[in-house]
Amino acid sequence: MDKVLVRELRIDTVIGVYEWEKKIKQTLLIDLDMAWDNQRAAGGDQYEHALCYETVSNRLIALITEQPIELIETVAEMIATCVLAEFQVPWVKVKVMKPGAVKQAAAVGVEIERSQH
Ligand SMILES: Nc1nc2c(c(=O)[nH]1)N=C([C@H](O)[C@@H](O)CO)CN2
Repeated sequence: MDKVLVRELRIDTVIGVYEWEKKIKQTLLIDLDMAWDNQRAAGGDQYEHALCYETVSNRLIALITEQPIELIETVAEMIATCVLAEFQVPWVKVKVMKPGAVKQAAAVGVEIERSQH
């Protein structure tokens, strides 16, 4: 399966369950694996057939910084829903990491996979 990838997309936003977290911005790092037929774009070297990782990244930054969110699970689900619905991606794997959330860990996070129904 062909994929388009985004690694460590940095999103600074209001994220967390505790009161002190609702007053600051924290960093999330997002990894995306998006199923896509890359052969079609490569065949004619045609951008119009490519899944633009820049467009997707900018949309996700806008989406996730729109309002405060408590759980990184919610972030992952919002991203998957957006990518499937707005970019016609048939399958997506989303990893959301929150570095610094647990002092003794480099990062903590969640990972989900979602498909078109
Ligand atoms: N499964 C989760 N556990 C926790 C989350 C979360 O989003 N998903 N969030 C927190 C706090 O916001 C934490 O990150 C503060 O350091 C705790 N557990």
